Amino acid sequence: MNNDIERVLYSREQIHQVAQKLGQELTTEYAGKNPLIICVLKGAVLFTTDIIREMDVYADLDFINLSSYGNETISSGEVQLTKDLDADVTGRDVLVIEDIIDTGRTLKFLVDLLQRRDVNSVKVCTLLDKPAGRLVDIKADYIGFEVPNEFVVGYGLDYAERYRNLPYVGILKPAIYEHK
Ligand SMILES: O=P(O)(O)OC[C@H]1O[C@H](OP(=O)(O)OP(=O)(O)O)[C@H](O)[C@@H]1O
Ligand code: HPA
Ligand SMILES: [Mg+2]
Repeated sequence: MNNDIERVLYSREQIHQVAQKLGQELTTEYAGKNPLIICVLKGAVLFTTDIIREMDVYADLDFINLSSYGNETISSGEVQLTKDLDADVTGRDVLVIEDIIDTGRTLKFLVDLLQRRDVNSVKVCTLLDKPAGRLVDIKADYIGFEVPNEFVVGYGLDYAERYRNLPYVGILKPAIYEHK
């Protein structure tokens, strides 16, 4: 699996450090607010479990499954909701945890959904931001790292469901997806 990686961008240690820093900031942001933390499946699973352990606040945790890439490296353009939240979000202060914001379509879909359901507030924390990929106008409030306009995998991020279990974020060798 490691041989399929062209270059490591962020090591497990670097990710741990950034999760600690963001967790402290989120502890301040949500002190006394009992936020609902939403993990966007599947990619954000690893980052969510890191970040919530760095937040010293009472919080609820829920999961939503949104998908638009399938087995490709380019967004299908259509975001599918394959598992909805369990919680009633009305009036809640919501913190969305994402692994990456690329075109921005997934996040826009989710923020619009939460606003239609009358949340009190919504903020977004993402491990990675790829601003060069953006096709819709949306931004995260808390960002771990900015990544170049390349297809990255690891630490939750997949290509065709593989590589999520890499303990670092790296650029996938283009040969892996160009000659499939
Ligand atoms: O900004 P965008 O272009 O919408 O891309 C970002 C989204 O795409 C990926 O999800 P994917 O659809 O691959 O589902 P997965 O998390 O199950 O891999 C990623 O985990 C983000 O949720
Ligand atoms: N890698 C993996 N999944 C993704 C990416 C990426 O660069 N962009 C959006 N989903
Ligand atoms: Mg994916």
